[in-house]
Amino acid sequence: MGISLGPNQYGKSEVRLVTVRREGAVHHLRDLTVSTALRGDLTGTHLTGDNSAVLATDTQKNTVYAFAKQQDIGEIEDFALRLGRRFVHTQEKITTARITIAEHGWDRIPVDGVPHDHAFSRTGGETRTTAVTVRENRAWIVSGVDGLVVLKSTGSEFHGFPQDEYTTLAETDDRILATAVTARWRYQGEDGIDWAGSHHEIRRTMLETFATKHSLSLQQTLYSMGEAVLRARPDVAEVRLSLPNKHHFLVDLSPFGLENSGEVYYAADRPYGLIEGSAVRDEAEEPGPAWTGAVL
Ligand SMILES: O=c1[nH]c(=O)c2[nH]c(=O)[nH]c2[nH]1
Repeated sequence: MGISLGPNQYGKSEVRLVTVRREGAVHHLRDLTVSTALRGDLTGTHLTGDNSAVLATDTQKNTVYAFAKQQDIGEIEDFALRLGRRFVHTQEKITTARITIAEHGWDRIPVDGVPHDHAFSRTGGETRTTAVTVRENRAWIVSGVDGLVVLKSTGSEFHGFPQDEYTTLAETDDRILATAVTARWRYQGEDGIDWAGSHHEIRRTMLETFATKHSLSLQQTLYSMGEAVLRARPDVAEVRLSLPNKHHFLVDLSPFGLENSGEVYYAADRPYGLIEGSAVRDEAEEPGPAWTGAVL
């Protein structure tokens, strides 16, 4: 019975690449998920473990990051072409490369109607929520947003934390701060509230505060956002926020003789810090059953 190797390919999937191009105070953000798949004469590695034709998937990933630094990414089609040609034209046994790229869109956060220099919100994916609890003749309303993804490419520091024998995190006075806001706010009162207007203003207040508040920790940003909502909306008694710290790590490009001074980042998806907390009005009505059974 003859057995032979069928179709095969290999590569690095879902390389998360975020770049920040700085034009004075104005930052330009790109956010891509890049996958590579190479085909060619790869019988050696499959049949005998001879890896002489196998450009490591780790090398493929590094190529993505190095290319992002060396040249403006441009259109994703151009970036994919540059990568594909590199692999096919430098690797004798590789005949075909398929590069797939998904670009994630970001809008500048408007602050007083003006697009912010370095604070962005991700397009799409956001939902508006409400949970209404009715008991006898009363009602409690908790509304919110899920999946409001925001990022600021500067204006965030983190330092002064305890150093023990397991601490390796470097202190920083300039980092990317990114999170997906899950927010819930509890109204005081049940009727006569402009729900749409309230949602709009709370969302705008959270976004503007995220953009403009210089951050010394995500915890500080969380409280500032909640506090700003309570100041803006007398009909809200309490705001709860759950903020994952979506870490962006500077890619070490020094092995390739390239300096990375805050341009090319790896967007990690897990593990992530999860910062949760609430801001409560001193004279707030009792929550009653408003939060009972709620996730936040
Ligand atoms: O804003 C932050 N808060 C933390 O508690 C924390 N912990 C950490 O490792 N990085 C950060 N960043």
